[in-house]
Amino acid sequence: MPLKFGSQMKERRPLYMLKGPLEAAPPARDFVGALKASYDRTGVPALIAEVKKASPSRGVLREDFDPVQIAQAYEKNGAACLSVLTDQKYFQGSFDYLEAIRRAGVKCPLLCKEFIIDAWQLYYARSKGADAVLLIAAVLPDLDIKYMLKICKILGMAALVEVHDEREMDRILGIDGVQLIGINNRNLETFEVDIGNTKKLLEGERGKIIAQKNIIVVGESGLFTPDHISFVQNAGVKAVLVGESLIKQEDPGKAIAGLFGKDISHASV
Ligand SMILES: O=C(O)c1ccccc1NCC(=O)[C@H](O)[C@H](O)COP(=O)(O)O
Repeated sequence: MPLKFGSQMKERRPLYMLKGPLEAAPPARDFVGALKASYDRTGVPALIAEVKKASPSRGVLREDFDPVQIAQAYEKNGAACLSVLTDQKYFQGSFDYLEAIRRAGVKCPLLCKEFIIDAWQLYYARSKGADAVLLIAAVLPDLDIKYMLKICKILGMAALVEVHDEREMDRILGIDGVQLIGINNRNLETFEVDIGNTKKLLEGERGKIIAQKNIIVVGESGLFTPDHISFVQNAGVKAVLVGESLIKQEDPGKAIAGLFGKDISHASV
């Protein structure tokens, strides 16, 4: 999948033009803190529920797609944070969705789910209300990740750094300042999904380093049942990122209790 971002967006709004929108944007909220609080309260992985209309592997997931309504339903039913697809080309997402969800008063911190390859996108995401961004190790060299982590820190945003294999995990474990690592169970080239990938990448020395560094691991993709949630929790994740299995249900909010095998909106350990 060749990754591009709409550089015409950057041409239309050069960085100096984002100064006003950045100053006017609502303050960034604590994405990592929300995940930790949810995990401590419920004893199950904190949920990052994904607001996505379509995907390259599955096509359109939901025809009657109302991003604000879906976000509110996720929040009401126990999501700790939300992931909002802003990529238009592959996911039929939009930055307007991110902005609208934030404006509607949804309190869950918001991850801007975009293929970020240019630092300009970090500023734009923040100006639209993002509390966190996705940095994909497969498409970003270490130097870019380090540079972007610094900018995220200045903007008050968290960064979810995504890996898919051991080599990427080892690279990211060698970078200071990483607080959140997402293990994607989906191979971004073949679209094959294997939740065993989460376990594989957390075994042995890597799991120990992650614990020492106090990094929160997010299990991503292909999670459909309470057994899947238990499996990745036993592997060591403290949060999960879930899209398809919720968004395709008639009532995506209520589907959360089905996914966890219990109501997590009021659960406490
Ligand atoms: O979802 C896809 O088909 C996809 C294809 C290629 C690159 C990325 C893709 N998805 C991004 C994601 O990471 C998922 O949306 C997210 O982890 C949730 O996955 P799922 O619960 O399986 O919808």
